[in-house]
Amino acid sequence: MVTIAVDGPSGSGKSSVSRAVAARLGLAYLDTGAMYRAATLWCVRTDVALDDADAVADAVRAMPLTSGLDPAAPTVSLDGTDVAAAIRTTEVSSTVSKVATNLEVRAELKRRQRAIIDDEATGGFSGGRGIVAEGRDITTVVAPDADARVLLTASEEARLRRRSLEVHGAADAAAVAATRDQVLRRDRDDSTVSQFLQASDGVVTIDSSELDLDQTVAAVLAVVEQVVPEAPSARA
Ligand SMILES: Nc1ncnc2c1ncn2[C@@H]1O[C@H](COP(=O)(O)OP(=O)(O)O)[C@@H](O)[C@H]1O
Ligand SMILES: Nc1ccn([C@H]2C[C@H](O)[C@@H](COP(=O)(O)OP(=O)(O)O)O2)c(=O)n1
Repeated sequence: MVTIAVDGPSGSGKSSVSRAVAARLGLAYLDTGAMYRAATLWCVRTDVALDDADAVADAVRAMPLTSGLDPAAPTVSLDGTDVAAAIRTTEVSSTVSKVATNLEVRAELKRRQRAIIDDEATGGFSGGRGIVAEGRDITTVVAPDADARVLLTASEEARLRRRSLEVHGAADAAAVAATRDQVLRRDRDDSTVSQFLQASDGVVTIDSSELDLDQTVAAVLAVVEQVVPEAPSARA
């Protein structure tokens, strides 16, 4: 069983890089950000006001969430209904920090994330091989005991350009400006409850500003090979 933890700010490449690393090593893949997004959508759909902290926490504890861990096709569903697209809307992106800064919500999702990670040690999707989990507090709070811990960073400019291309299909000044709130303001709010802007002790920082996706994946695989030589080797 190998556990790989990846944290980083918005647009640093956590999701794409972690998925690729999990696929290459035959591991499960857990997108914890998708769980916070699903929690936000669940509150909206059940008419819970996001400013009512106690009601939000109660709703999240009762949330019927399922996370599919196949890196080739990760899924997220609420009450059996696929919500992969619904959790990526601008409405969710711009309000998710309200839910993610609720400490009772964080405790509940940490408990669920820990259970998923532990399940992969004995079976689960990977059949006991292990998991790549990514988010904001995986290296520090959810899996500080992970075999490999990586903080993926990138310059503000690179992160804005990537998110702008992804969401608006362009990275001109107007498109980048429209992305600023979703990236910079959200990171500022999220960083009040998690430490993902600087690496904690024992966490390896990879700056992807000047790397493309394949190069970033290779850099993470190199860290894994170095710190966990017994990890499953990368598939060609
Ligand atoms: N190293 C990279 N170079 C270029 N583009 C990248 C790189 N890493 C990620 N991307 C692209 O940037 C966008 C955001 O990446 P994503 O993995 O969603 O970041 P995060 O999960 O950290 O928010 C995606 O469209 C992805 O393909
Ligand atoms: N472990 C985590 C993962 C995500 N979050 C919060 C912070 C983010 O604003 C939201 C959504 O995370 P997500 O990884 O989807 O965000 P990106 O748009 O990929 O940057 O959830 C968190 O607080 N802790």
